[in-house]
Amino acid sequence: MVGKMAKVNVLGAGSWGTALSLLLHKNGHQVKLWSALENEVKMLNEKREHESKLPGVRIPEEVEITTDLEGCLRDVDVAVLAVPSPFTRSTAKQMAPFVKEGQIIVNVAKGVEEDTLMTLSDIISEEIPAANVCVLSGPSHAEEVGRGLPTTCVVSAAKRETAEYLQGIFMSPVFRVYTTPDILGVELGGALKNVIALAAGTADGLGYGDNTKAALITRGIAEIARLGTKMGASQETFYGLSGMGDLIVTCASVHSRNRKAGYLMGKGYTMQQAMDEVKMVVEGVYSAKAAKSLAEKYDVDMPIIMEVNKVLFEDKPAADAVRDLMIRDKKVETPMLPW
Ligand SMILES: NC(=O)C1=CN([C@@H]2O[C@H](COP(=O)(O)OP(=O)(O)OC[C@H]3O[C@@H](n4cnc5c(N)ncnc54)[C@H](O)[C@@H]3O)[C@@H](O)[C@H]2O)C=CC1
Ligand SMILES: O=C(CO)COP(=O)(O)O
Repeated sequence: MVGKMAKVNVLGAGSWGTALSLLLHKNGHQVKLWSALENEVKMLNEKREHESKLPGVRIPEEVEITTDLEGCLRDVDVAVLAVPSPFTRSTAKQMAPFVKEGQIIVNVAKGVEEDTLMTLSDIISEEIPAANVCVLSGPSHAEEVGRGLPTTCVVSAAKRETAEYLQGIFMSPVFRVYTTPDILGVELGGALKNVIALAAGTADGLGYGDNTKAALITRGIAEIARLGTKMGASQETFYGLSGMGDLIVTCASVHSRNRKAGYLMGKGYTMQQAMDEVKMVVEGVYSAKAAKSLAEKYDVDMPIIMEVNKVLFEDKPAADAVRDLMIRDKKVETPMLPW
């Protein structure tokens, strides 16, 4: 099942980049792990473990850990970009001079740029026109991938051959990868679920129950799919791994950074206090404003997204936001179905 050996370098040594470098190494590839942060590279080379971001997961000596970006892009088959979305553009800019024509770059981060409303693959393509930009997404917490627990993801590329090549690169008996041509749908699902997960965590923090969580997940994917289809993505994608699948895991998992930040806010932390406590990137906070702007731009009803924005940026008490969602106008659940 594991594909042919390739040179696959991972750029970004946070929890996800570290877990993917291990997965790719175990798949038999030659792997380098790059970080922009000298201290992080020094620490990883000394300890062979990212104690603060992925404790208990050993990085084998064969994985070279480096700050040499040019070296990571020279003669590489696949470059995996795993930096958090606030650093996607700056990292792509740094990469651009070293990227050869047609270079496969797989973005695995999840976000939408606040100022431009661009997806991360569009940002990378803009900064690195030579690149063949693809995405990998799905319900895949680093903590579980790092331990080799069975996980499924989806890879998307403009060409079927590229998607199938990458499927072979990432796939293993514990990491099952599907393919799809719907890059936009995969990216939107991955970015927007983080905003809904902040709401789900907040509901947990407020002491609400499983009914509330199920409501946020189900009505959340309805919002995401309404926006995504209007933007040109496929409805089917939002009910797949990168949509519903990732939304479920992010709203429910103890590993989720977004759920935890929401939980802390439900307990009374400010947004900044919650982000500081989580210590890893809370992408939903960065994507929330973009999601609101996209809803306005495409004239799509996204009530949960709107309320999350009010809680995050207008100091609205979270319990008031939940109440306001519950007392909205009466709605039909299936607006496309005739009576
Ligand atoms: N952690 C997870 O389980 C998963 C995370 N993701 C996504 O992957 C992306 C990365 O997430 P994590 O690894 O969890 O984040 P993290 O917070 O663990 O990663 C931070 C890392 O970013 C890098 N970094 C810091 N400052 C930088 C700079 N100025 N320029 C370039 N790089 C810099 C460093 O390597 C640092 O360790 C996010 O978009 C996240 O949504 C996707 C799937 C799973
Ligand atoms: O996207 C992720 C898992 O698929 C990681 O984000 P969270 O840590 O917020 O869940």
